[in-house]
Amino acid sequence: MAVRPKRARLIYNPTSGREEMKRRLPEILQRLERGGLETSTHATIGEGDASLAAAEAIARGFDVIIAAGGDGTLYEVVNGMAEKEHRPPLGIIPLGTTNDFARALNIPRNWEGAVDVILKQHATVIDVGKMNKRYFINIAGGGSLTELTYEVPSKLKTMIGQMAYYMKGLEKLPRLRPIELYIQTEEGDLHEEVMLFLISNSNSVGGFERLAPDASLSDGLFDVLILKKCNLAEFIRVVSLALRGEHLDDPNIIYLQTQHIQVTSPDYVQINLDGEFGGTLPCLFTNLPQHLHIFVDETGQSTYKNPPLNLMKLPWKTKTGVEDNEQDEG
Ligand SMILES: Nc1ncnc2c1ncn2[C@@H]1O[C@H](COP(=O)(O)OP(=O)(O)OP(=O)(O)O)[C@@H](O)[C@H]1O
Repeated sequence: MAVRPKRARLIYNPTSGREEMKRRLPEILQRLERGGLETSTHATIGEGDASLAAAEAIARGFDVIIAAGGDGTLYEVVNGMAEKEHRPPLGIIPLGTTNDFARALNIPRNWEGAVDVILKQHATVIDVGKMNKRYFINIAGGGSLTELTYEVPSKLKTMIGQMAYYMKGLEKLPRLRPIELYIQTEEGDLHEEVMLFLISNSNSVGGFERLAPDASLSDGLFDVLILKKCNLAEFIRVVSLALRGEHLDDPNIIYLQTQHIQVTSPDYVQINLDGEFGGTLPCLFTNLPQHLHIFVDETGQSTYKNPPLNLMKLPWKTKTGVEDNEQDEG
């Protein structure tokens, strides 16, 4: 029986993080290889390509998949993996603008630290959200301001980073309109005019670190946050409370936990999934418990005082009769 190193497929967006990924690629590969991971790469060429690359990596039997880039790349990789029966553990090298999900999991936002997290082989298993036929790991939402993450031009993001999101938010603020929602959950039904609704698996979104303070990535439940119809002054007041995590007792807020939630509306409502356009209502959201293994910091501490993550060790070396030294690019 030969002992072979684990084979990793690094799926990276060469344009993310002001092209830092492209510049750092040789060093990243060297560090992964030194750490015992035989690594081949796929550079994405545009929207949707990371999903196809992740599905292909699974079909080809890679032991580890690494998503390197921003939240958009991570979202696409998760969508390529979530439907498959066998899902290898996922490593994250966050090199995007906001890196919301890496923040939630306390994954270092520098490439050396992120690579070392993967090499230490500690993983946690997280719930995955399903919306109709799409998947998300962080947060889904609709209504006021939720569409701004995919409306911000990527050129502006490259130039001024996260500030681009705040500028877009200010531009949209005077034009906010409520939407009429019909919501069905195990907890009961609701018919309400709302400003926005958020369905959280994790709790980190665009600097709002305490939006869903009780959200756990491994409890099999979504934390649902609804902001009822209100005027602009009220909206700004509640948003500023949310920045401090002090919004849950506000009378404008409805907060509940559920595994399934059906949302319909007579209005045209776009859905934001992990920062990307995910479709429009009506939608059925389902939490798929413990669906994906992700490499995390060995302390198991998630960010923002969330419950500690459950950890397991995933060893690199496996005993196998097959020698496999395949390397390729593209
Ligand atoms: N070669 C490419 N050229 C242009 N766009 C690409 C390419 N490869 C992937 N993309 C698209 O770029 C989008 C944004 O990428 P990504 O999220 O990785 O980086 P970012 O925008 O810098 O970070 P963030 O999402 O955190 O703001 C992805 O949704 C993806 O569809």
